[in-house]
Amino acid sequence: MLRARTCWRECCCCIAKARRPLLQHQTRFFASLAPETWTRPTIFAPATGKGKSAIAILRISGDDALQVWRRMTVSPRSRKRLKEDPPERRAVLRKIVHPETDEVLDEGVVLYFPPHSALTAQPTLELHLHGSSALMQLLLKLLPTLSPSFRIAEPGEFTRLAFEAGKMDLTEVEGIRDLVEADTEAQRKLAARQANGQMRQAYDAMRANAIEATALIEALIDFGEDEGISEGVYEQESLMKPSAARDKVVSLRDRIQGYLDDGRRGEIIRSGIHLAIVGPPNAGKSSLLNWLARREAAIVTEIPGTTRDVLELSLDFHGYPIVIADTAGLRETKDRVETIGIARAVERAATADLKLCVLSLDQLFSGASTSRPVVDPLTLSLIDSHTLILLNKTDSVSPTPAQLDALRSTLRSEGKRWYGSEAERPFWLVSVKKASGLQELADGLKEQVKESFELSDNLDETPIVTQERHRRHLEDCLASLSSFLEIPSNDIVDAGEELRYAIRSLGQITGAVDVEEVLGEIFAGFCIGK
Ligand SMILES: Nc1nc2c(ncn2[C@@H]2O[C@H](COP(=O)(O)OP(=O)(O)OP(=O)(O)O)[C@@H](O)[C@H]2O)c(=O)[nH]1
Ligand SMILES: [Mg+2]
Repeated sequence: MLRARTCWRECCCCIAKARRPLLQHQTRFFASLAPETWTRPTIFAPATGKGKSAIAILRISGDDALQVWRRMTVSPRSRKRLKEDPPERRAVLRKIVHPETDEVLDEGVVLYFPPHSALTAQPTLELHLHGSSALMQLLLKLLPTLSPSFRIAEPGEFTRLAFEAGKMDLTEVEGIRDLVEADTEAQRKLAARQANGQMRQAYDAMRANAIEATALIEALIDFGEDEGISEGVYEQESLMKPSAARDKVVSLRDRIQGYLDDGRRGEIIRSGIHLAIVGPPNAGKSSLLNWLARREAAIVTEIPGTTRDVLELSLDFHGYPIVIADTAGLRETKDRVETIGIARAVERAATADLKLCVLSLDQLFSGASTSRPVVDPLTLSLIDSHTLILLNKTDSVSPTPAQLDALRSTLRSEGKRWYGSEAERPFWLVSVKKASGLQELADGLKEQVKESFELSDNLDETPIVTQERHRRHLEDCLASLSSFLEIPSNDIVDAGEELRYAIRSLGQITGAVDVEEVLGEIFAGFCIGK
């Protein structure tokens, strides 16, 4: 790996630092509190959605948050403003008043979180009011009149403060964002585990392992020759006395490889299982999409080549997020538009997690020999072990067992990537028009999805790679560990350098090392008020 050399000394990260991976951010955060360098803003935003509702919450966080308590709330009975601070973390009923005119604007519950218990690590106030948009708009206008330090929060700014204060790491931040965005049960479950620190623990443990290996190497560099501790730390000496650092790195490498080889389950659950419906024209692909969507989403006609482009729909399929794509029928054509549509269909099939290949029985067995099925080469080339095969239009053609056997042998001999035996890989015999066999198909599909993507109750089996960002850093880490293992034992300084890169890659996932460039991207995905 060709990378700029950096100071070896800088990598003397101790194990204690690994256990407190947010140290850098905490240091920067507390340094920023110096009043002579920066006056912190007091940020505010509605924490609940727009529009009418029973209750709306306005969240205010910053050094001037208590100004709202002092100048805009009064006791409901005495109507007096109170000089003392609100009780900590206890709901208090107050009237909310205009700071200039004392007009009563609403009555609601006020909650106060002092810095040590607020997620933002700054004084935080929550006003739980009636869900009136006019009232919320008025309050949003009035707050900046209390002090110039008040300003509306940016998307994700409350959570960003929590991250900068070391109260959560980047994977937990992403988990909260995904929980808010979750549309299905599987997504909720995965996001909740991430938000609760499941992934943070796994990444921190790996980072601690890498740091332990680095500490051994560093000890060898510093004292090895003098103190006689070189034996067994780095070199692979014998089976009886394996190298301690090497062993740690090998087991870490294998662990990371295992996470990377998880079939992208975490990323797929998060972004949706991509399912492509493919097959020749007129087979009933769009009819199937409409049945799955329970509405006339796609145009269906008896004209072959009706669908020209990829039509995509998102469905909650038994708690799993599915992004289902209807595609153009596959065939040889001179039509320019259709050719583009077919290229898109092939592209979509290549990136799909699952494929439904729809074949029409009346087309399959319409050739000169009724026992030899006709399947076009393009369709054959797409059929693989992730493909369910639907034989449609059983209402007009009923295939004989001999015909099904002939189709199986065609798929085996010409399909190349069709591995199934009869028992493992059934054909789904359906009539989309008459809705027959479709429930069985849906059940089969559900089983297939569950088998591949169900989250086990064992939390340790939760996929920890849920974003492309995690995968990229883990791959970088793996490359550094592999380089470490390839370096000869007399080049120990270079080997230690590789370990340092590995530690840095792991730290970038949780935010333990500088990740300024990705923060904007991560927090921009939040709503205002979170
Ligand atoms: N008899 C019968 N006809 C069906 C069945 N399913 C679909 N059809 C008919 O087959 C024709 C083609 O259906 P589509 O769903 O448009 O087929 P497609 O595969 O999307 O076709 P392209 O968009 O051209 O690729 C329509 O006339 C449907 O009504 C079925 O189960 N039985
Ligand atoms: Mg179609």
